[in-house]
Amino acid sequence: MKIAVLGGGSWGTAIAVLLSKKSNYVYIWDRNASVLEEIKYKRQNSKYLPDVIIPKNVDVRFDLEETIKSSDIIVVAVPSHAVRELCLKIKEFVNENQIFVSLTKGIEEKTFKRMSEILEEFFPNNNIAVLSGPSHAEEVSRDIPTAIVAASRDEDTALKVQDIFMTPNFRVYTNTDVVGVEIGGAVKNIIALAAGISDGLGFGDNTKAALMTRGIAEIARLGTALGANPMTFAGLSGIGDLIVTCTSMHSRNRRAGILIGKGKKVEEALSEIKMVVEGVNTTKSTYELSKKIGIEMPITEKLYNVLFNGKDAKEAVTELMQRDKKDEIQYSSYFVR
Ligand SMILES: NC(=O)c1ccc[n+]([C@@H]2O[C@H](COP(=O)([O-])OP(=O)(O)OC[C@H]3O[C@@H](n4cnc5c(N)ncnc54)[C@H](O)[C@@H]3O)[C@@H](O)[C@H]2O)c1
Ligand SMILES: O=P(O)(O)OC[C@H](O)CO
Repeated sequence: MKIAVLGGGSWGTAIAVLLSKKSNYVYIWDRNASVLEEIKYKRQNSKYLPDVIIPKNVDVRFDLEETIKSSDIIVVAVPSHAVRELCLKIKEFVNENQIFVSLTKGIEEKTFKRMSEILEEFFPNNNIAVLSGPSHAEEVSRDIPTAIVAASRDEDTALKVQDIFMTPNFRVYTNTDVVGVEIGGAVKNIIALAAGISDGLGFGDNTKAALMTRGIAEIARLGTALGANPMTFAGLSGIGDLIVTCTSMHSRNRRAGILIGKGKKVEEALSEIKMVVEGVNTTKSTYELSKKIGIEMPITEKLYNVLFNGKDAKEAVTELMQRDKKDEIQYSSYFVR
C-alpha cells in the first residue's frame, strides 16, 4: 500500500511511524517545509513529537500534487479548521479509487459538518473512513498498546482500513456508525476542556467523574439526535476517548482547560499549548448546532460562555450544580431521541 499522510503534526507523525512498521510505503506531507526537512535529515519532529525517532522508511514529500498522485490511501491529519482548505488544494489530483481516512476530530463552524461530510462533499465517489478512539500520539509512537475504531458506512472499507492500521499493539475495531464515531471524537474535546478547568480550579475527582458522566450523556443526546447508534457512545470512540482525554496529561484540551481554570485568558492558554486544541472551535460549533436543533447541552453551553463571553469558570460550575432537579435515567437515556 502507498499511504500519504497529510499533516506532519503530532498525530500525523505518530500514525506515519505506526504505518511504517508494516510493509507500506508511507509519505508524509505538511504545509510547513521546516517540519519535513527536520524529519528528512534528522529523523525527528521536535515541535510536535519530541524524543521519537522517525524510521527511515517514512518518506517526506514537499509537493502535495505528487504526494496525492502517488498514493492509494490518503490519511487526513490536519486540524479541523484546515480540512476544507486542504480538500480545495487536492481536489484536482484525487482519483476515485483512493480511500480517505480521516484522523481529524471536529465539527465545522457554520456548516456544522463532520470531517467525513466535508470529504464527501469534495469526493462523493471515494470511499471514506474515520479512525477515532483513545489514542494519544505520544503513546502510539512508542508502541504502547492502544485500541481504536475504523468507521465507514461501507463495511468493506472499514475492514480494509482495519487491516491497514492493525499492528500487534494497535488494535482496530470496525463500526459502520460514522455519525456516532465522529460526534464522540469531536465533542469529548469540549468535556476535556471542562474537566481541565475543573482541575485548574482545584476541584476534585468527584467533580471530574460528574463532568465525564454527564458529559457522555450530553454527547449521546446530540449524537442520537443526529442519527447515531446509541451503543457507539459506550465504545472506544465514545466513553473510551472521553476517559483518556479527561484524565491524561498528554491531552492538549485538558491542559488548556487547566490553564484557563488557573486564571489564564483563553488566548494565553492556547499559545502556551502550541498544538491544536480542537475543543475551542468545537465548543462554538456544537453550541450553535445544539441551539439550532434544540438539544440541551448544559456543560457545552457553560463552557461556551466561559470561552467566548468571558464568564467566570467557578460561577459556571455553580450554575451547573444549581440547575433544575432532574431524574438521572430519564434525562440521560441514550435510547430516547
Ligand atoms: N495528537 C493526538 O494525539 C491526536 C490523536 C487523535 C486525533 N487527533 C486529531 O488529529 C488532528 C491533528 O491534531 P495534531 O495533534 O496532530 O495537531 P498538531 O497541532 O500537533 O499539528 C497540526 C498539523 O497541522 C498542520 N496545519 C495547521 N494548519 C494547517 C492548514 N491550514 N493547512 C494544512 N496543514 C495545517 C500543522 O503544520 C501541523 O503539522 C486534530 O483534529 C486532533 O484532534 C490528535
Ligand atoms: O490531546 P487531545 O486532547 O487533543 O486529544 C487527542 C486525542 O483526541 C485523544 O484520543
